[in-house]
Amino acid sequence: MLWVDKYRPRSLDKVTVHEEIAQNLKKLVSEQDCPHLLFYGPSGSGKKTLIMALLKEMFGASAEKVKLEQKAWKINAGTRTIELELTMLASTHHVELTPSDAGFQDRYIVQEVIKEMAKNRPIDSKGKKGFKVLVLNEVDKLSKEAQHSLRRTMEKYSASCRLILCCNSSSRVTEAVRSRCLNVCVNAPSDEQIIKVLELISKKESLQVPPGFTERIAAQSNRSLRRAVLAFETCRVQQYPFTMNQAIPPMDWELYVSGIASDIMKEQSPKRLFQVRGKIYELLVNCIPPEIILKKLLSELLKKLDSELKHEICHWAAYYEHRMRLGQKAIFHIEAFVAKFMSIYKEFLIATFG
Ligand SMILES: Nc1ncnc2c1ncn2[C@@H]1O[C@H](COP(=O)(O)OP(=O)(O)OP(=O)(O)O)[C@@H](O)[C@H]1O
Repeated sequence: MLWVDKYRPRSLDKVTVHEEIAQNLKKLVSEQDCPHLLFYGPSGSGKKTLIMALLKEMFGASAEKVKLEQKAWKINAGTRTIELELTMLASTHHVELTPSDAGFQDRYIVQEVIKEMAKNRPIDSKGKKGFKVLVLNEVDKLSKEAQHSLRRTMEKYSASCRLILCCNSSSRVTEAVRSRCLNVCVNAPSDEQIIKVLELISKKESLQVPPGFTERIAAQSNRSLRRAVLAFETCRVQQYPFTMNQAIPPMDWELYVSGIASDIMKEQSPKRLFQVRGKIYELLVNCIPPEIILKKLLSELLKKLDSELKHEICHWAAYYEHRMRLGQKAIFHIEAFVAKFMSIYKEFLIATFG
């Protein structure tokens, strides 16, 4: 088991980084009136860890016994029938899914699938009607229509079902949904908190860590706990005993993006653009989120770019990022950004060197 899973705190009492949030969640559960919740915060900050611990607090160890289900749905949408297949994680008390996986058909998932699950109200051991919890990931990626449907579902089935929504940015969740939830902001952990987690892991693994080593990992982690723990484990695999100046390896996909940036800087032509498209596809099929690819690509290009062009390139990156959010196929927009970059850069080179 990877350390990120092995050392993920399993209960609210053991959560070390967001202790205050954990204690507040505990109070919420003990008061028996848990509202809908919206967890938001950057990637790797610990949202899912808190949600899993909360479910355990609500339903005990059985919340951890989940099975992966691949379910096919037939939804009657007036004149036609829509067939959708969705992967979900389910225990007897909760179901977790990512409705935005259904792409532009996400509103059908929200309208039908969630409605159906919310209707199947569980009965607890004392014969009282309980509630089912639906954990919805990446709600900020849902279309506006899907978010409106979500609002209606929340109101209609609030007695039988509680929603736990999880996302990176709450500003992309409509006000109507946000205002119906208790908002829980999960901030990125500080370097000191990351260092504490790494020290805890090294203690449990009985590792000898040279001074300053965990500090360096924390500094390179971009305040992401997941990244820090993964980097720590990679170092352990690459070389142990650790040495004072042992390099902290960057993520593979980051090296790959850095290679793409070098390719773009070396040649600006349709042929190169075609090659770059293939590489971006490679990243997308390996589940690297398109916004992260664009962000990283921009930062790599900026490192190599003349300061005169930086402002313009940032403007275009923001432009295509916005378009990417409105559209469906991320590859089009990333490729359009690369093409735009190539044209601006080539023009600049011709104007400067002739
Ligand atoms: N309180 C904590 N104490 C120790 N380690 C933690 C804590 N919270 C999270 N972690 C570690 O950080 C990793 C990432 O956390 P988690 O999956 O909860 O992040 P997330 O915010 O849901 O990320 P994403 O948005 O990318 O899914 C976990 O696998 C776990 O190892």
